[in-house]
Amino acid sequence: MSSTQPKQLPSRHLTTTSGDFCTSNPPEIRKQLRTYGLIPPVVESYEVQAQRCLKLLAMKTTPIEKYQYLTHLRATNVHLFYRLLSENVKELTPLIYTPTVGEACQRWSEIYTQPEGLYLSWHDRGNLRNILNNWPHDVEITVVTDGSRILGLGDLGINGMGIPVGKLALYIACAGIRPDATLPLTLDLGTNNKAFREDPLYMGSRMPKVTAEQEREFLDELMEALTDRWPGIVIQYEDFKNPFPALERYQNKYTMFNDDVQGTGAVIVGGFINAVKASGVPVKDHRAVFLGAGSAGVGVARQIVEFFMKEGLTEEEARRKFWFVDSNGLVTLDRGDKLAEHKVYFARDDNNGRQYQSLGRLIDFVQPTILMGLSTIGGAFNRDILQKMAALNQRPIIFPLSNPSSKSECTFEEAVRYTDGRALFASGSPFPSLEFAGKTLTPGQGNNMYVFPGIGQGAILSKASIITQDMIYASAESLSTSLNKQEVADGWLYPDIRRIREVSIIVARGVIRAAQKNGVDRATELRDLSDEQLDAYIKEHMYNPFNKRENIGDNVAQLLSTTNGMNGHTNGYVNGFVKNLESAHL
Ligand SMILES: NC(=O)C1=CN([C@@H]2O[C@H](COP(=O)(O)OP(=O)(O)OC[C@H]3O[C@@H](n4cnc5c(N)ncnc54)[C@H](OP(=O)(O)O)[C@@H]3O)[C@@H](O)[C@H]2O)C=CC1
Ligand SMILES: CC(=O)C(=O)O
Ligand SMILES: [Mg+2]
Repeated sequence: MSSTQPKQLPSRHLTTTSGDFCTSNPPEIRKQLRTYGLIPPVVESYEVQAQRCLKLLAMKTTPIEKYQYLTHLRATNVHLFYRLLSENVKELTPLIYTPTVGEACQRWSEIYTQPEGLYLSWHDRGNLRNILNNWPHDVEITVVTDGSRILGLGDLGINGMGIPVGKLALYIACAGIRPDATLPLTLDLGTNNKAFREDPLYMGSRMPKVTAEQEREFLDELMEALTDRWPGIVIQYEDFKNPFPALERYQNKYTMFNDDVQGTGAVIVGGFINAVKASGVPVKDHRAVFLGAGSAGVGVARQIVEFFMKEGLTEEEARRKFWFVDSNGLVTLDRGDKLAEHKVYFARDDNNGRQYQSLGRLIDFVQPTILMGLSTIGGAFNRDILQKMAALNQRPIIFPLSNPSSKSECTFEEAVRYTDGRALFASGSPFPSLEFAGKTLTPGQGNNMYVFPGIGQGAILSKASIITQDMIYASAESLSTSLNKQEVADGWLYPDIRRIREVSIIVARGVIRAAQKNGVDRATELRDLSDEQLDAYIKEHMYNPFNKRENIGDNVAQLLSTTNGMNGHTNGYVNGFVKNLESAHL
């Protein structure tokens, strides 16, 4: 394969950036795009198109059918898809993200119809840089997984591609990253999922997962290749079974972060700050039991330690507020097994030789104010556990954070019922509001989707050389301040997801300011902007699927805005017809 840059393909060859077949394009535009005659003759408004889409969606009976329909829509009419998603984020996010994306990944090889991202295999090593040339766009951000821990569903190999695709759809809809600036990336490094290896439809390599050492070598090459192909690219690691070595290895060298460790930590701290206020319990008196001591659990606790320290505790005092339970029970130093390195920091040494296997007994012993679930064990917070928490606390903080919904440690309904509606609650996957004692109670969604779009956009716009811990923490603090008066009055822990674009601006601003403070920003001209000016700058640079010129067509309006200097990205073939269009139609 040659290493020279290939001729760029027209964007419609890739599903993430299609959109030429929009029925709102007037005839002149259709002629320019050479789609005249290929679309029914009527020129439609966005409203009519949206009405049809929502009707079609309602006709699909299962979540996976709805997922497939939305995938098709994104492939054939990208701007319409993103406008629809942005306007119906609460209703559509569960269909393109957790929980439905979990089923989509489990069945990816079965339901596959079209390419949606880039796959890099173990046997491609040595050649990764050349393969990246096949991606025909200028990428600003990639989400990469090796599929080894997809949500709480285990090793799904290359079927994990649904996660980068879903996360990047949220980057686009929630923080306004341009669709064609995103790269869903899945590493095919083998899988330990034996059923998949034996499934004739499975589309990845049929070998066991490579060793940790081999994966490290592969990732070293990948990181070099990505940054050589797209200097400044932001790289988000997602759903790796053991993400800590890569995070440690790359975080001071590349513009990268791990969403499960850092994004989750930040989003939970964001809601936790509000939960602690609402609990009425002083920070020094909180005690937290965590079910699950994996990347997310430890990532969350690490960031809460930082919050506790900002509230005046010493690091030692903060660290000792956590009791972790993993598949072998309470994590202690004298348990007799070799603890994974990431667990040692929180391992207890004050258990007097007792090894707690049961969560209930541990709760009796610790008397926690906080119960977090990042264990992948659906239903683990059963009636008994929830009633214990209610008996111990006026406002117990209960966050069942495992995804998808089937893995949630309890439902919202259970948490409300068994705590008499007193729980301060957030879950990883969405649950519906419910009526209780004459009031409507709305659950918080403690999902990293509240922060990763703003972290990514902040890193892109500030041209950050690395993503520092201060930038991650700033995303949490910014999120905690993003609630409006009504949300605060209603006792919400997180803002309404329908305001996610506004929230992402606040998060991105916090991230940019932290990058400036740390001196890792390369867009230093942004330092002179006031907060209002910075918000306006972020907004101006967000991809906007909302077409104000309704009779013209989403894609053309978007292309016009693209030529107006969106991150300097221009598209030659657009400019010609835009000129004609401006004189003919605008
Ligand atoms: N809400 C959100 O935004 C996010 C949610 N998550 C969710 O968190 C969950 C965990 O993710 P992650 O930490 O990366 O996964 P890991 O596989 O790294 O960790 C899972 C942890 O759960 C423990 N565990 C497994 N079975 C049991 C059991 N029976 N009792 C107690 N503990 C058990 C494991 O124990 P052991 O160490 O002994 O194997 C491990 O410590 C997933 O469901 C994921 O979807 C993740 C990121 C973000
Ligand atoms: C939300 C997420 O990142 C996870 O469940 O892994
Ligand atoms: Mg994840």
